[in-house]
Amino acid sequence: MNGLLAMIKTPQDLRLLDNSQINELAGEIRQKIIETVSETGGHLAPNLGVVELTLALHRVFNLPQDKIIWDVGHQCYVHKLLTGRKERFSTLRQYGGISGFPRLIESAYDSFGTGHSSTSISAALGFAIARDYLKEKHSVAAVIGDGAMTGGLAFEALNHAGHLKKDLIVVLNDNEMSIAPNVGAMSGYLSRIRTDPMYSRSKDEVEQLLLKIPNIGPKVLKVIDRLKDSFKYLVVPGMLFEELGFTYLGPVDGHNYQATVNLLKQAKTCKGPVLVHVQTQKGKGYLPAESNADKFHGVGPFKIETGDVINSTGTVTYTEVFGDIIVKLAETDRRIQAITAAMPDGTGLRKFANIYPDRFFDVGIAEGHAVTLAAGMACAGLKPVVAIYSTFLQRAYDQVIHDVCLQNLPVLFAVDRAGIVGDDGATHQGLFDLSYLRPIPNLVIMSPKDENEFQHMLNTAVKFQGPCALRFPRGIGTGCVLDKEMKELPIGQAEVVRKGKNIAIIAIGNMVKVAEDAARILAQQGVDAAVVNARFIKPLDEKCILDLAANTNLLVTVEENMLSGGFGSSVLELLTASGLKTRTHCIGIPDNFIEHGHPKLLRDIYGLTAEGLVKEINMLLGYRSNTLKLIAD
Ligand SMILES: Cc1ncc(C[n+]2csc(CCOP(=O)(O)OP(=O)(O)O)c2C)c(N)n1
Ligand SMILES: CC(=O)[C@@H](O)[C@H](O)COP(=O)(O)O
Ligand SMILES: [Mg+2]
Repeated sequence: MNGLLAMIKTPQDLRLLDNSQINELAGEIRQKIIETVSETGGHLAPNLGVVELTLALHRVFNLPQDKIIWDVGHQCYVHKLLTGRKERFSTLRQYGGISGFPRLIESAYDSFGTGHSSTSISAALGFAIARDYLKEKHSVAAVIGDGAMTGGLAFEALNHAGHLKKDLIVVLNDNEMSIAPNVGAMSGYLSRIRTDPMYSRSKDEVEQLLLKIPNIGPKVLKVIDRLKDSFKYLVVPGMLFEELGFTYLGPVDGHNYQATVNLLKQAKTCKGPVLVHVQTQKGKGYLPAESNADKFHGVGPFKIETGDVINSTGTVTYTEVFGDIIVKLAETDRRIQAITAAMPDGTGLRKFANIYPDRFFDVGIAEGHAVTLAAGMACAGLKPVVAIYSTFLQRAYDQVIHDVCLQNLPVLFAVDRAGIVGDDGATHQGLFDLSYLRPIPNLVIMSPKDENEFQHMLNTAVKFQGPCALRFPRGIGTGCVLDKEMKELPIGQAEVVRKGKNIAIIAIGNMVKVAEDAARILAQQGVDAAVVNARFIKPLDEKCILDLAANTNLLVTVEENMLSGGFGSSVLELLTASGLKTRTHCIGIPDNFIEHGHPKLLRDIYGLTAEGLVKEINMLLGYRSNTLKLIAD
């Protein structure tokens, strides 16, 4: 590596560079990020938008003594390049390589691990409280995007920070984009500050302006103080934050390094909480990303010269099937409404939004609100479909219990990205939903073995008169053909996919195909394995499972979920309650977080492949070698 970036060993080296060198360095950093992400995939547009901002932050704050908490953290690549990881940057999001998000375990410069949105201000306030309590002296800054600022957690933290009045800097990176164009009243407010020249006035100017109005001398001004305040609301930016106890600074052009440095330095001198409003362009410096910031928010490997994504396999993804089928179902069922929490494209709802704009709701990064909004709709007779990734649905757990299932309301949870998601790593793996949803009464939980069964499950779920969660994996399915007509599946009924007399494998979701492939390998070894597609995690097909268990010596469950509290646990609970002593072995994710890496590699590592299943079963059978003959009989 050559150029100025090669010189940067620690952020303190930035002090050696003048502004023209900083601009040159910014160009090198952009090039490095574009080249790397074109190979590895990743969050390109968010990072291209914060190059100058990150340089300014590291120029003004002295890490690791000072703390910077990156909200979501998907925009941390520049920070990582400046903090000792440029040599390893090509391992971005690869197994064993550096994470695409800040990680405590990765570097002392990563003050706090993030990945889920809107946590930065809360964490930063926690750091500020600790600093003061321990009588330490350092700055604490949260860097939060305008999208993340729509998250309720951020407002809770603003409210508390304004109350405590701790020295704290909140840098609002406003690029008018969430993943898609940002939504909500807050976004509109910020955009007005960006676009309306009236907002360029300072508070003093407004006071002077009012005092110049004839016949309104100082004494009268007091009388119309309310008018002055409401007038200020009209023309002074950031009054919303000022009223919450923050000093508002800005807005500043976040691509103007020196101006941003100056404003951050001013923020450091302020007492109490400060909000620094920085305006940037998402995707800055790479034309395809500038003009298509949502496509390049999170992108797979792509051709730099054209911006074309490389690895489209041509097989439909589960998300695409969901997007098509929900539109089809909505044609004949006008009750159907669709809700996303700032991820219209990721959840496949863009087509629905275009066809049924008045039945589509993007609530911003507000999963809890999305679920309770759905509960209200369902209570009033509609059929809301809430499309939220497995990992992000964790944010709305109480709403699922308290507002939907306790009231037994007909809400459909389309739980996308359930299972191993891969490159995004431990913060995003959808490996907990079976465990966190299964204990909830009234909730039906199902997962399809392939895309065809997926459409039948969607049809079944839409017609089901209670709460239902349909979990499905990230990426492509089996490539099977979809039936022309959608069926309605009997709730709680499993499907025997293969009969077998030696052992029995009962699988859920995308693990059914894995189990079938394993059974074929086992058959060549003389082991006749039955395979059952459980279809429903709740209610379980108890009759099918008990019959299976009563007629086999070894029952194996397999799921792409944590073992703890997952599908296998429910089978164990059933067998214990029934008094059956059938030897049972559960295969799934053990009690640890799953780091980033290609999904196929991670499934290999955790034995969630046909070969992995066969190896595990052979080991189990091998342990009983003296009874192998018995089992084979
Ligand atoms: C709780 C949660 N919901 C959804 C997401 C998915 N997500 C990641 S980044 C993002 C948009 C963030 O927008 P913003 O904060 O403005 O950052 P930008 O990408 O514009 O820099 C979303 C919705 C998430 N990480 N966490
Ligand atoms: C940073 C973040 O949380 C999202 O951008 C997430 O990475 C999207 O995941 P998919 O790529 O699976 O849609
Ligand atoms: Mg944004």
